Amino acid sequence: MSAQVVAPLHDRYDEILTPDALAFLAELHRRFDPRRRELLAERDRRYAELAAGGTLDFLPETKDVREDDSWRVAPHAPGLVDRRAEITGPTDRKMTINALNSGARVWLADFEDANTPLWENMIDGQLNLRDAIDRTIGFTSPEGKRYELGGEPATIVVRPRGWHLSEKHILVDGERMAGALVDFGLYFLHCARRQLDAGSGPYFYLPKLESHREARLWNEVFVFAQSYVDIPYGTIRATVLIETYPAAFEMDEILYELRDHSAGLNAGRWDYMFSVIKKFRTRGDDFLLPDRNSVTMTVPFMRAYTELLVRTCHRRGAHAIGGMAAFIPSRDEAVNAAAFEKVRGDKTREAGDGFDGSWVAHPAMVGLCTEVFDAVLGDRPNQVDNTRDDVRVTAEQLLDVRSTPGAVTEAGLRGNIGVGVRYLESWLLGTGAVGINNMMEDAATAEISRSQVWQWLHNAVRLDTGRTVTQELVRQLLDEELATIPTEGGRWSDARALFTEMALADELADFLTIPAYERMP
Ligand SMILES: CC(=O)SCCNC(=O)CCNC(=O)[C@H](O)C(C)(C)COP(=O)(O)OP(=O)(O)OC[C@H]1O[C@@H](n2cnc3c(N)ncnc32)[C@H](O)[C@@H]1OP(=O)(O)O
Ligand SMILES: O=CC(=O)O
Ligand SMILES: [Mg+2]
Repeated sequence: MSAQVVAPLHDRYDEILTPDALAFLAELHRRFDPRRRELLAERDRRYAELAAGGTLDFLPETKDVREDDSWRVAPHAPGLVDRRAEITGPTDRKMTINALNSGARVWLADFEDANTPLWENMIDGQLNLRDAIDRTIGFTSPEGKRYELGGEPATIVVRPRGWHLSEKHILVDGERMAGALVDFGLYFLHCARRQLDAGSGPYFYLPKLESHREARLWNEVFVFAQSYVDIPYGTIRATVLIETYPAAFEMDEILYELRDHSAGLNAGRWDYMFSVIKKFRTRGDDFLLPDRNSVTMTVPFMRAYTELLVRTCHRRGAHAIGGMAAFIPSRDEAVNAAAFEKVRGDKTREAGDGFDGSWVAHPAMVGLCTEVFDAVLGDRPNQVDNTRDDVRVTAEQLLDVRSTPGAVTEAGLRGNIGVGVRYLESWLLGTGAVGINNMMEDAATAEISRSQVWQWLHNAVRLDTGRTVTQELVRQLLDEELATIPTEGGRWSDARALFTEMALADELADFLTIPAYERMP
């Protein structure tokens, strides 16, 4: 039996939800979903150990993999050799065209942090990707502006949902499919051959992995998928986001598991911060982060993480890709100039540290990122040959959250509450990336905001104003924040209820997107 669709079939959805595609999805589910569920249970077991006083460390059982100097990842694939500027963003039709025309070398087509997994977003996104590869994509805005694909589009790299999310509109044997397998499966089945024919390939970014075992599962999916459609072993390439605390201790092992399909690692800095908060949320001052804005990339534990990432990748011949600077352009000239300077500083540090390229969230930032990397790379397409033999990073350095400078302030608490509730409202309406206070906010940055509120509350933190974070204070600031926003219509009452539930609950929800998804059609 094929996968069953339990959702509206809008115009052209039959081109994506074909009998072949639904048969492939059913195969993926039956072969790989049991293991996915085991790995999710493994995450819970590991968290229970940390909550009971355990710690994270490099794994003794994989020491040989780390110490073996002989292995390397596969040679760089076509379209993924020079990655100096990568733009990320959702897959709606206009943004698809804008991202591909932006001048960036790579477009991360996002079904994850920048996206609400509304049924229409998922299937329209698949159609847009396929039309983009076929070069039949076009768009006319309500104002009559016409959008067409230009001459040198970016290489497409698709980011499917993480292992933890389900897709309630596609069932196999009565069970929800994993969002990850749906997003991967539909794109792969429709576009792998198209991409190969166009001289590129089926490329992926893999989010929120917590262990090399999870990378192994992706590798097994890739091996099966390639033989299913009869394309050569090793055609798929995947860049893994190192954006959970446990994964930072398994970078070598993750590259090793995926070595024939690996395109490197990325410093997913926002989810990484969220994961640091989440994994040690009950461990008091040792893991209590100050205001989100003061946790920059140069604080000791963040620096240790990026240094180790570059060193690990280049030792294995893999690309190291930098993270997102969340500043976005503004119409206010002074704000704009400050945003560009901050992004320039961030990208300059990354290029100097050895990264091969980095992410931007907005087309206006592509030129800047390219220019900064041009200055370091010169004629070279990347700097994978810069092996950073000087870097030695210990587990203690990765875990040194305590020496992060900065305070927990009332303004920081208010800011987190405001961002959390505004983002949730946008997400529930179907838009997963949004500009708030001149910053790009997406699922990862919003996770930091809401989990900081939880952590400060549950650790009864004293603010700079002398007040202690209590339920009453969180409710009061939430009321005050909402009073500053026109909250007629929309989904404000749902967003407020969900934010309150997640911030005040005894247990921290694993991901905001899980309860939020249950409030979606
Ligand atoms: C933590 C992480 O995972 S980071 C990666 C995930 N997050 C993201 O990818 C966020 C990507 N960025 C965005 O979604 C957007 O930039 C936002 C929502 C933050 C701001 O978007 P807007 O409010 O539309 O910004 P703005 O009005 O300045 O946009 C100007 C133009 O650039 C386009 N644009 C802006 N960002 C992007 C993007 N990332 N990709 C493609 N086009 C974009 C807009 O569509 C608009 O096009 P138009 O002039 O043809 O109408
Ligand atoms: O996905 C990227 C991140 O920073 O999170
Ligand atoms: Mg992320």
